[in-house]
Amino acid sequence: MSDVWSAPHHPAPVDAVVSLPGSKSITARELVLASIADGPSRLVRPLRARDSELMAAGLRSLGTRVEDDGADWLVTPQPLRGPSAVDAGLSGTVLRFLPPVAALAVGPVTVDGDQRLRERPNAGLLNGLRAAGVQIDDGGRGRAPFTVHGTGRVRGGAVEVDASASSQIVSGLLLAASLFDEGIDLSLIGAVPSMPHVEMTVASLREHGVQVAATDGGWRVFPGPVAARDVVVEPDLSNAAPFLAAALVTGGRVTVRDWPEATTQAGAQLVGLLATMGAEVTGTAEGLQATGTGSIRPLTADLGEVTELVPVLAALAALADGPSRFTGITHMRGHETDRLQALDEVLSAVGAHVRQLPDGLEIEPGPRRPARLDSYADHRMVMAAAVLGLAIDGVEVADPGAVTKTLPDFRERWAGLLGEPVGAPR
Ligand SMILES: O=C(O)C1=C[C@@H](OP(=O)(O)O)[C@@H](O)[C@H](O)C1
Ligand SMILES: C=C(OP(=O)(O)O)C(=O)O
Repeated sequence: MSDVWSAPHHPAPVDAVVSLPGSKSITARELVLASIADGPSRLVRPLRARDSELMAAGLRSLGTRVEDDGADWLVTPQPLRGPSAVDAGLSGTVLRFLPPVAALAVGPVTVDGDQRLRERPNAGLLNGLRAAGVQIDDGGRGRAPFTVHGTGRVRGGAVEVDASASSQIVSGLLLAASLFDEGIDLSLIGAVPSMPHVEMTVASLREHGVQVAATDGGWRVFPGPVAARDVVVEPDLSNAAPFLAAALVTGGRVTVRDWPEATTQAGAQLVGLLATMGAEVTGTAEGLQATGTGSIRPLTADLGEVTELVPVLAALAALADGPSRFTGITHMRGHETDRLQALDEVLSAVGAHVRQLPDGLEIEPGPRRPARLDSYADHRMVMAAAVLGLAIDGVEVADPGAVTKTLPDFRERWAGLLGEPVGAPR
């Protein structure tokens, strides 16, 4: 029997203060850098969710010691070696950050994962690694499963990379590159989506003492050691989206604790986006507070930098008082699911009129109706459905367990936000 979640209907104003677990993106980068660093590193408040547990497990399988003391993760680098079979699950960060580390190991490392992972594009990374001197068998597919045949050394040097499918292709190559003999001189073929995530990678590398320079066509990472470093992981600002959105939908007030004053997370752009959609967003002594008026303004924007936010923003757009238009997000067709198709199906099911554009979506609110929605194995589709459910009575979500990818106790936290008991699965 599959799990079905009745998303709580809650039109009354919410008034809550929430804390959120650590950033998926920072946890992934810090795990990778710690595993190739010059000594042990401690990760305080790492994200404990499917994606980050799989990253830790993948690095452990290459020899790295990742010890969990119940609160922190202590990462102690060890000589990297295969053979190993890495389960990337549905995680883009494991799929694209781990193979360059595997290339530094001695022995074969196979990467595979969920059925959908095998559809996620990765030719840019595999070809980039080949250009850096790494031998890879992928049966010509450019996707998982593939085997990296590490020799313990990577030449590196000048590499042209097509990262139009995912910024993670660039991040993955840059993260390991200072241990390549020649570092990397990465030049881009075409555009890269989600650019703030590459900037986060560059910042993380610099914090670990790695020399990185922007060049005319990309980035250069100079050869040298990665300094070990303890880090306190910031809360995941992209996962703040559904909680802050609840303030707009219900005309209430939600504060997210520990919102960083300065951050490299793309999710920080929520502040401006939610303000454009009609919220008052302010920093308070407790954190970041969004206050809604009960009506939501439509949004027309290029969201190519903040694709993690699109599902929740699309749910808000379906509840807004006019049509919205999101562009710059073609690559979301290669995420956990084809998110443009999935959002079209879900928002249409609850009554909105949706048009898929070559690079985005037009969303026009329509008469609202209940619907049973699919999760598409996508954590962010469950969160978007939760936002819809606040305003629309009778929204159900099949297989809501998809949230384990980045926020395993999402339903409990959502019930806490609303001051309600957790709905039992049926
Ligand atoms: O580097 C990262 O941590 C991420 C980069 C982005 O990937 P894409 O460039 O594929 O959108 C983002 O959507 C993903 O959730 C996390
Ligand atoms: C695109 C996402 O994940 P991944 O890291 O698997 O690409 C996401 O979390 O929205």
